[in-house]
Amino acid sequence: MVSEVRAAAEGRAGASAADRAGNHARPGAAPEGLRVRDLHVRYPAGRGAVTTAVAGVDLDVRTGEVLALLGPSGSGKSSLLRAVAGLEPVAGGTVRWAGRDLAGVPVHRRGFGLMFQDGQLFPHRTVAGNVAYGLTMARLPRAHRERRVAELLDLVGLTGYGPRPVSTLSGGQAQRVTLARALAPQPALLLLDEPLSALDRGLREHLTGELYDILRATGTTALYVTHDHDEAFTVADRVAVMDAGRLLQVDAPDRLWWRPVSREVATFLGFAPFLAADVRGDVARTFLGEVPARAPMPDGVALVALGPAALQVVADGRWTREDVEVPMVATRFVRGRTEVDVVLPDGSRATAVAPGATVVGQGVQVRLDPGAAVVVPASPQDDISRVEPGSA
Ligand SMILES: Nc1ncnc2c1ncn2[C@@H]1O[C@H](COP(=O)(O)OP(=O)(O)OP(=O)(O)O)[C@@H](O)[C@H]1O
Repeated sequence: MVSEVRAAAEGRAGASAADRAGNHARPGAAPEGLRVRDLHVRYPAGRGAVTTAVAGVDLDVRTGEVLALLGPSGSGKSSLLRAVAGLEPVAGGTVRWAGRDLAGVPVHRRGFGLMFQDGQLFPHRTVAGNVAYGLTMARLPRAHRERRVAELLDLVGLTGYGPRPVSTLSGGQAQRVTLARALAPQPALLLLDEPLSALDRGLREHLTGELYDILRATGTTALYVTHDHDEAFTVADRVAVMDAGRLLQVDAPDRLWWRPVSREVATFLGFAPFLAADVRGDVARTFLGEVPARAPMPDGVALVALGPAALQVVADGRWTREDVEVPMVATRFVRGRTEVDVVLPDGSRATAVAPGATVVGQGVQVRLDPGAAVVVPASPQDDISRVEPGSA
């Protein structure tokens, strides 16, 4: 299916060059893209109290860019997206598209497409009827409409599904129809709120790849809300990490991963634990060895964050003086490899990859792979007493 959709998407890419050129002539589309400044969204929380869901966000999405908004539950992602859509009132700040302030512009006049987790297909319409919805509203001639619906169904891998009642579709097929319906009117900006999170993991991974292809093939500008790292990293040109109503970092996926600006961002990306480190030049020294600082870092105390597979259990007979012996407290077999939990000399618990089966309770030698760890600044609340020169 991926290859079919990719082929359809590539076919569409050829056909859409003119569309994309014409994109700039369509109302609402222009090179400036989306510009959000100092945006605040608040909700009444009873007895005169308010919840601040979005607390002063600045964000740009360039034309043709896919930007993922990634953050834990309750961090304000949906509120930000809904404010951009015009579905939520803005308590402060501005939302501009192509230089135009959207204050007071109703949802249906913004020229944006919307796609939500639960699809919300019209149950009494066929697949084609659903995809054609926006085109009918725009009063497109019937022949043009039918051609466009067929083109969109090809694009999402549902060629020939037009006459089917939507009640006969699987969850994944229904979300493909939802995507086709959102893309049909060629929205200036597509706003996707957890579009795949109701699907099981396998299907989600599969459709994430398809979404990547489809959004690129159609040159769609998109803001994509998700709490799933893999989805965000796969689908987006840039990822914005959000927490407690604020953006912590906005960067390309590889840069975000290798240069998280804070412990908070690294924690959210899944780095753990954090080792006390002493930075000299562009190297951070820890009790497990040295790690290169990829971003400029002042000399002094810092933290080294361990990424997945940053620690390896060293097989008997291969030990070196750099390795550290630690107690092992748990073991499991995950996705074809053995992982063990160990307790490091500073008391933190860490996961290491083992070369084979292991027995809980044994001591094991672990080695740090400096290429799988990152250096982040220490914050005032970190216990840095262990980072005095000589201890790291
Ligand atoms: N309609 C509402 N009324 C009151 N509070 C709300 C409303 N919608 C959201 N909130 C609150 O605003 C905050 C941000 O919620 P929001 O749904 O934007 O976060 P999110 O990051 O999208 O979360 P999730 O991933 O769980 O959907 C939360 O504290 C939430 O309880």
